[in-house]
Amino acid sequence: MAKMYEVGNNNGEEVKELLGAQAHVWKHIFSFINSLSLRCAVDLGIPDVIQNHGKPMSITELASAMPTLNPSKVCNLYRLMRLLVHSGFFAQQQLGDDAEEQGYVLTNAARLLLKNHPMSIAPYLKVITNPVPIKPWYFLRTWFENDDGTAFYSAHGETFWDYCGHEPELINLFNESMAKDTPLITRVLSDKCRGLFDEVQSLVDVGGGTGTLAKAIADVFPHLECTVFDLPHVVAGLQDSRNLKYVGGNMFEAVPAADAILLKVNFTKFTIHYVF
Ligand SMILES: C[S@@+](CC[C@H](N)C(=O)[O-])C[C@H]1O[C@@H](n2cnc3c(N)ncnc32)[C@H](O)[C@@H]1O
Repeated sequence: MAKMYEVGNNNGEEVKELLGAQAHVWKHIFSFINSLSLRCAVDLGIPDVIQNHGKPMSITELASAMPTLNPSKVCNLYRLMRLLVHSGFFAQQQLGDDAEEQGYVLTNAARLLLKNHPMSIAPYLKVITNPVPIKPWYFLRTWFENDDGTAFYSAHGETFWDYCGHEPELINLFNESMAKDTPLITRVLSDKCRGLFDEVQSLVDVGGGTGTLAKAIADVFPHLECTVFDLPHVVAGLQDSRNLKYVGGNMFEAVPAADAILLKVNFTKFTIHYVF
């Protein structure tokens, strides 16, 4: 019979260390629950429901303001909210005079997940937690052992961009998520980099998506001739305007000539390598 693993007894220190190590491993095993619970809350529209309520919202009020919620799941809704309070997306405040009763309010992080927030990160959350970009993480080991360019290719047999070519919903969500930081970037560019743009006559945004950033730059700097360069299926049908035009092509072959090239990507380096 196998001997049971014996935990030492040196003043309880070894036990304490083992418990800490076990908790650390568990934390990482279950960490996917944080992002997928957050996605569930956004899919259920919870941040918007609480925002529209305009004051701290009890769990009963929340449940009854969610018409699609099955009544048998109210206690599970409470568990979901408890987890998201713990991870800092909702907070609890006293409801009325009753010190016992607590209502949910949004934290600043949850405000960034509201549908109509100009910098909403909700589309980004939906792209990153979409099963299609998640699948390659299961192929990471395969990718380390083969010579595929990306784990996305190992998982789906084509590149992310080719895949998007026949999945308009995914590419639309992706483009929407990429464009959401445009107001902030434009503000930084016009406040802090104005001199840089004043000196050039033309600019090409390589991999510029549907041109949200280039459009904003073209408006702030009307003397600039701006070109949005992206894959043909991304720019197909997009309308040129006064100082902005769209060109389709492959940046690994050639990019349109311009005084300046803009290349903006908002992903971690590792995500770029594994997906793109
Ligand atoms: C991570 S996104 C960045 C989008 C945009 N620059 C932004 O930050 O909002 C990368 C972009 O590169 C484009 N792209 C990918 N491969 C390309 C290629 N070979 N030639 C041109 N564009 C490409 C994609 O269609 C996508 O719009």
